[in-house]
Amino acid sequence: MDIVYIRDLRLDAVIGIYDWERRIQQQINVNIEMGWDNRNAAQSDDIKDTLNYKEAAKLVKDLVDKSEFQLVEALAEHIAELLLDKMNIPWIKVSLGKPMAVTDSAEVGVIIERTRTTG
Ligand SMILES: Nc1nc2c(c(=O)[nH]1)N=C([C@H](O)[C@@H](O)CO)CN2
Repeated sequence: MDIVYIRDLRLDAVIGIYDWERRIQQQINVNIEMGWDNRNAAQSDDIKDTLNYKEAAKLVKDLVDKSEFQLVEALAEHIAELLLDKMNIPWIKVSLGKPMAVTDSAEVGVIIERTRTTG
């Protein structure tokens, strides 16, 4: 299985468990790896055979813009579900980090891996 990836997608989101976090937007960093067979696209040199990372990034940004989850776990899960469904991919790894959340750390967050169960 090949991988199409999006690295360091920096977005602003309402996310967190504390009152002050509910009142602001804070930066999140999203990294995504998506399973795809790239051989057809390599052969045809045609965007229609790709897993289009620009489309995937737009889906993620639109979801994050509308979201107001408390936990990074919840947002990561929804990103994974959305892309598995809309991009017709068999496997995804989503890492979601909050760079401002814990003093003296570069970033905290979660990494999840999911596979499509239906279709
Ligand atoms: N496993 C998690 N731990 C924590 C989360 C989270 O979403 N998942 N969130 C917080 C707070 O919102 C924190 O980011 C604010 O500094 C704490 N722990």
